[in-house]
Amino acid sequence: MSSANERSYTYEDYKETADWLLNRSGQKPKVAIICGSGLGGLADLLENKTVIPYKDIPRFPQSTVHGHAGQLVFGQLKGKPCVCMQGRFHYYEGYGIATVTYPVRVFHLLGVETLIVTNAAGGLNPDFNVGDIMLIKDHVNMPGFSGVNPLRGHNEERFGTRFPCMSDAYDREMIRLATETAVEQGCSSFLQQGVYCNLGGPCFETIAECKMLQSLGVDAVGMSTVPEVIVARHCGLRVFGLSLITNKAVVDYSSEQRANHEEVLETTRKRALALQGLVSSLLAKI
Ligand SMILES: O=P(O)(O)O[C@H]1O[C@H](CO)[C@@H](O)[C@H]1O
Ligand code: HPA
Repeated sequence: MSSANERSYTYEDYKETADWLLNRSGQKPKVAIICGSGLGGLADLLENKTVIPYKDIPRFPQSTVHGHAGQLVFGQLKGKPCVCMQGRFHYYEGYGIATVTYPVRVFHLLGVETLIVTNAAGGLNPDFNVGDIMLIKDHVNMPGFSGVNPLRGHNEERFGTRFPCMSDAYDREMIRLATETAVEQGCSSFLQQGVYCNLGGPCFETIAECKMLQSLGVDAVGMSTVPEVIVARHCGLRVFGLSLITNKAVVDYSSEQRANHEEVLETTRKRALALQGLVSSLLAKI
């Protein structure tokens, strides 16, 4: 199951990156936000920003996907010290799974307590519309079925236990608060809850794959997020996740629809402000 790109990191590696960031930013964030495809505008809301390109950060990978700027933004949002990843790493970019999730442990060592993950995803639930925001209540780690798990290998006890529980991965109180906030923000008409499933990508799914995922009870499909959440829960972070439904997964052989990244980015442009409003108002409550 290992690949040539797979590499492991020591506790000291993560610590060195965290210490470097602390020294460079002078900030100790309590909340980390990972911005999904086309959703990097969230970071622009921060006040007193310090922007650090990934290429300057020791051991950080580089963003290679359109819609992922490739920089960390430190600052305050609603008075809360935050760090935003404007650009995440995906397995399909060729990185090993430990590299994809490297920033999460660095955030933990910086003192982050809450991780907010956002992504663009294809809607599988027939009741979902393009532009809906789905609060992630659970996930299916599809690559995990064949052993691709970011916790594979030596377990570093200073981060967490060998066998972490995942039945409480997504914080229920934050889901409740977000639902309440959506009503206040006037966006409850396009708010959903559901199960997110990650696939390896970079291909979009076949029709047969979409039908299979639907039959498994999956509501939205993407190519990210779950490895980050697993690593975050392993080291005790509270996790809240949002999927923006950017396109409807194709489940019908007569359909003329073809999934494509341009459509994904187009939907994020239309819904970015609503999603940003929801996240920042939620932050004010935690
Ligand atoms: O999950 P994020 O990073 O939002 O990106 C999603 O959008 C891309 C496909 O358009 C894939 O990378 C998929 O995972
Ligand atoms: O339909 C999709 N499938 C997988 N990943 C995605 N990211 C956005 N839309 C999709």
